[in-house]
Amino acid sequence: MIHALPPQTVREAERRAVARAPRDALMLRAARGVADAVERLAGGRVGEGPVGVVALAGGGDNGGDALYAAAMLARDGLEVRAALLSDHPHARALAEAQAAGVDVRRLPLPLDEGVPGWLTADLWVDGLTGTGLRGPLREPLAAAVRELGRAARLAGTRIVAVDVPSGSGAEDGTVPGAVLPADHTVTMGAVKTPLLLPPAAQYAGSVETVDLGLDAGAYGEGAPSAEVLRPEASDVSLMLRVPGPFDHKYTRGVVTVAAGSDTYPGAGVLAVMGALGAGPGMVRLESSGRTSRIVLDRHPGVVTASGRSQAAVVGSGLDSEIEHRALSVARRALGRGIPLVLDAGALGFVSALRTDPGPLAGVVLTPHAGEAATLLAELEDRPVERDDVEARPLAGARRLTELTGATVVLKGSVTLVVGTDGRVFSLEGTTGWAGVAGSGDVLAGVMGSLLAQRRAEEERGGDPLDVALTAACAVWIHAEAARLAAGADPAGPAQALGAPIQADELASAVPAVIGGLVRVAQEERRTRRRRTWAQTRDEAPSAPAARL
Ligand SMILES: NC(=O)C1=CN([C@@H]2O[C@H](COP(=O)(O)OP(=O)(O)OC[C@H]3O[C@@H](n4cnc5c(N)ncnc54)[C@H](O)[C@@H]3O)[C@@H](O)[C@H]2O)[C@@H](O)CC1
Ligand SMILES: Nc1ncnc2c1ncn2[C@@H]1O[C@H](COP(=O)(O)OP(=O)(O)O)[C@@H](O)[C@H]1O
Ligand SMILES: [K+]
Repeated sequence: MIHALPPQTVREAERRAVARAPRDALMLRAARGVADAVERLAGGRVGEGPVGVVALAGGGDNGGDALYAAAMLARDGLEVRAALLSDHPHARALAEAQAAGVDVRRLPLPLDEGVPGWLTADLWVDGLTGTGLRGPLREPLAAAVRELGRAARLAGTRIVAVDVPSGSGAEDGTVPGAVLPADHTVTMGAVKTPLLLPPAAQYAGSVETVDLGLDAGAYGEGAPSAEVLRPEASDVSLMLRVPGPFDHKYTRGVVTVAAGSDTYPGAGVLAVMGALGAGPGMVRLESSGRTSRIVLDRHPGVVTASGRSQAAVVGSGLDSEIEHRALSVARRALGRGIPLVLDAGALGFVSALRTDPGPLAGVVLTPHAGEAATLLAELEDRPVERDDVEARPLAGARRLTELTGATVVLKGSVTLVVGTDGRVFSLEGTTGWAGVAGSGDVLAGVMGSLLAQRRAEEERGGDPLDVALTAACAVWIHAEAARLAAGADPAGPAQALGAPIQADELASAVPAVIGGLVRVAQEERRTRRRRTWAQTRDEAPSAPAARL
């Protein structure tokens, strides 16, 4: 699990560590991390002509990191230039870059003539501003950053951001002005919240952390309440279990899907495919005749009679004919206290369900920004636009959780999950190809299926169901399935960009993702076992052991 902390918290820990370390020692470690990332990303192109790298340096320590990294890259044999965008760059780092043979030039602002040709390169290192940014980028830097962003996009230049993409850095992920979008961010000491929170996270690309040896205690008390969590493959893997000799379909979990209608049968098919792919014991479908026929044609194992289940998904593709039945499926789930995913059209049930007795504690709402705006407007009786939610998604998701008492999954290229206990999970989309009609229906199915499986596990005496974490893991699986189906690996050295996919192809890739994860789980359990073994090896023999 990645734990992201507020930038100020990391900055304070950094300041204490800098005071204890030799001069520029931390900065040199930071720079090495940046240089390594650049070399890794540039690697795929070696042999196709010189790899050109330009370091963009501002006037603070972020620029110092970039200039030291430029020096290291030059000494490693790359062709490196540095552009100074400030009158007072970090003096020692600048001297080191010059001594290493970096071609250092001033870049006078404003960029009246546009971006000069000598900046054309395979890669830029963005060291304009880091955690020292205060407020929105001021002119003339703001305009320059917009110009640079445009030029990089046109030329296909990849950008590696130092610490945070310049112009971003607000703790809540809001973006006050111009930002230089990065393909990859090398962050120092610990992941900072804006790297995981949209919209800022949408500018960060993939994120890696350079260990600066800041000990966890250095972050001070109270940090966890402000932290943002990002599950990794190993965390997701532990949600899954390979069925064993004592399993049967009911122990594996049964999920009811109430989606699709005669008008929109496809949504029901896709939600069922997502649910089946995630590996429950059974999927029940409660939908229109047309939807049921199409589903049964493709998936004869689906059961179209109502009955016991451990979770329900209600939502996508409802029409007025089926709406009443879908609402009663939702009410039944609430009455039985099983987890319930309300997706798409069923988000309109929230107001009705809120007036029912009992909290919506086991409910997961899965709006995209537009649906979240509609729901907020309805619940608060005030105008809320999609843009408002997109500008401050964390605030929007938190507000929805407060208002409803449900877990909220706010979908987008970065998806936020806010739990009823206040935990915030951030899941990064793997490929833009995932944003296709029906993709959300597949996600709802995967989520309901995973919730049913975890609920079944709880009923067997396993770990208690963690609704928010389970929902977050479903988002992870969905994103990974999209990546697999599209053949995309945009963050990889070979930069596989993938190809268009349809929602049913995404759903068809889910079983392979699950299969990969159960192997990861085996590995993860082995690692944890061995860590515990090693930790306990040096303990003094305890009384029970001595008796043995
Ligand atoms: N001190 C150290 O030894 C270390 C520092 N680190 C780096 O240092 C960075 C923080 O450095 P600083 O505190 O010097 O600050 P930054 O370098 O992040 O930013 C300060 C610079 O940005 C300018 N600036 C601030 N707000 C602005 C605005 N609104 N519009 C335009 N310009 C603005 C300032 O004038 C100054 O030139 C981190 O992000 C990290 O990259 C890390 O390398 C870890 C070690
Ligand atoms: N640019 C993107 N990058 C990655 N994932 C995306 C992107 N855009 C959308 N997604 C994902 O695709 C899904 C779209 O869901 P939704 O908007 O409900 O679509 P639909 O209603 O058509 O099924 C969500 O899971 C969302 O997170
Ligand atoms: K930066």
